[in-house]
Amino acid sequence: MPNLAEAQAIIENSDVLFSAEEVSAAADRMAAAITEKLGGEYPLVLSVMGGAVVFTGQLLPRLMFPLDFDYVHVSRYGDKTHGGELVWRTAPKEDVKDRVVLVLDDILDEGHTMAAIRDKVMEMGAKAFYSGVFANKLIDQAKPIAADFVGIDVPNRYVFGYGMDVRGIWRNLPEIRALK
Ligand SMILES: O=P(O)(O)OC[C@H]1O[C@H](OP(=O)(O)OP(=O)(O)O)[C@H](O)[C@@H]1O
Ligand code: HPA
Repeated sequence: MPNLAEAQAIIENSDVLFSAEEVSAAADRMAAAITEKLGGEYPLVLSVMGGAVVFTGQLLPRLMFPLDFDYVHVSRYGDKTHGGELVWRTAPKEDVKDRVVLVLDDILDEGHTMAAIRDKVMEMGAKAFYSGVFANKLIDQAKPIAADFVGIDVPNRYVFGYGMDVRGIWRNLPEIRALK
């Protein structure tokens, strides 16, 4: 974990890409799109720990329809800025069977995390799978999955804030920043 001076230096060496107001407006738009598609489906919403915690906490009160809530925990980056092997820490539970499942995550980067969750959830008998990511990173390679609901597109830079960490910290920022 960075020390206090290193944590401050990360902020000084970064740019704001989306202000807290822009983030909030994107969450409103996403909530409207999800409500239109899934408002009558009584979905099971799964939040992907730990990055989706801020986004999920802000999105759920904007969804004014019945839903169930649970979480999964998958990790691929740890404290690094490049993805590695995917590790399941908490797998989906049996109750995904026959449900319309909506998985929420903070970011779709290379897409391996969301694709693995989709494969597991469908293998366990879900009726339908939808994914919602707050940030979709614009990368050059093809991704194994495209998200059904996206808040914002971010450039191909390491981004943080609104749940996304840099070296394990700064998930608490209300805005989205990128390392210079
Ligand atoms: O599309 P991908 O390239 O697979 O990357 C996206 C995933 O990476 C991050 O998780 P991370 O592994 O860092 O775990 P964390 O949420 O605990 O930080 C993020 O929260 C997504 O779950
Ligand atoms: O750009 C990123 N920022 C934070 N977490 C991430 N996980 C995958 N890509 C990123």
